[in-house]
Amino acid sequence: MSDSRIRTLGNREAGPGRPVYVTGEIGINHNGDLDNAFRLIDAAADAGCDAVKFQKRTPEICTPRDQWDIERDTPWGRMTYIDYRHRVEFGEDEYRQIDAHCKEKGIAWFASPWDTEAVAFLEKFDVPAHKVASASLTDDELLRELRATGRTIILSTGMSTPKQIRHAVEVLGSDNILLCHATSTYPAKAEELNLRVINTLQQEYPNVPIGYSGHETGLQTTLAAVALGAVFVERHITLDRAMWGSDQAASVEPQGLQRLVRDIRTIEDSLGDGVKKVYESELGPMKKLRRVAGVVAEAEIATAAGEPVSV
Ligand SMILES: C=C(OP(=O)(O)O)C(=O)O
Repeated sequence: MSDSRIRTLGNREAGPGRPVYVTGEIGINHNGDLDNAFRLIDAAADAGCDAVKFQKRTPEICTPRDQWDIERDTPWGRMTYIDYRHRVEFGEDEYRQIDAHCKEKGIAWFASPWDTEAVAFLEKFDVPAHKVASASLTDDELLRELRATGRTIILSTGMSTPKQIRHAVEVLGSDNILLCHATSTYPAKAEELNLRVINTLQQEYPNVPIGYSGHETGLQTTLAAVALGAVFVERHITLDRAMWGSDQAASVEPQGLQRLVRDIRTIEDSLGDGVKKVYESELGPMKKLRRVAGVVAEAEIATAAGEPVSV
């Protein structure tokens, strides 16, 4: 029987029993520079990530009107907030180049649209999924538009109550979504990660695959999320944590990303199937170290080595 928690993400599947789907969240850490975006894509591909992710906004829709004219210092000089929002946004030509670059590198890309125009923009591309940022979980209009695309929707649940999450799942429908546990602080403190919520979500949504979107510093807690059963992992990535931009400090640099993906693969290998067995490789040590055979004869164990323990 097929598992209702398996989701298609382009040419990959995500869900229990599948390799953890690892996404390097570029977000706007490219700072509006296509070359930075390419370098981040290369770092993610080299590390073995399955996908990179961007954020797509229509600045005039996503920026409250009273903020547009507020001036701020940026690496490109002093400018109004709305000009800054445009400065860090890629248009269609840049995304065509990103699309081609990702194809060349053999890595998928998708994005979180922050408004309905951004959904229409992303629909011009054959993306494997759309992501709903935690901040957008309560935006029913956006959720309805996303559901209508028919693509897999990855829904992040930071800054959200169980009731809000239940409502968002109702609006999206549970057949084609993947839920991500998240804590929306940058960086998030270990004591506020509450990783056991991954198990709470697994129980509350038995037909939905559960993943993790992390904003902590360090890698251990993301690895713990995988050990708790997260089937999808997203971490912000950066070329350099000291770069300008609000997400950079809570992001993983290329070397850390290599370690993260390597360790996720080791953890998924090590989790196994939960069925107790005696491995053939244990027979030598068993012979050498065990003085008393106990209730099952050594010969019987040797015959059944690698099989579930039924002897
Ligand atoms: C902010 C985002 O997601 P999350 O809430 O998972 O950090 C995003 O995907 O743009």
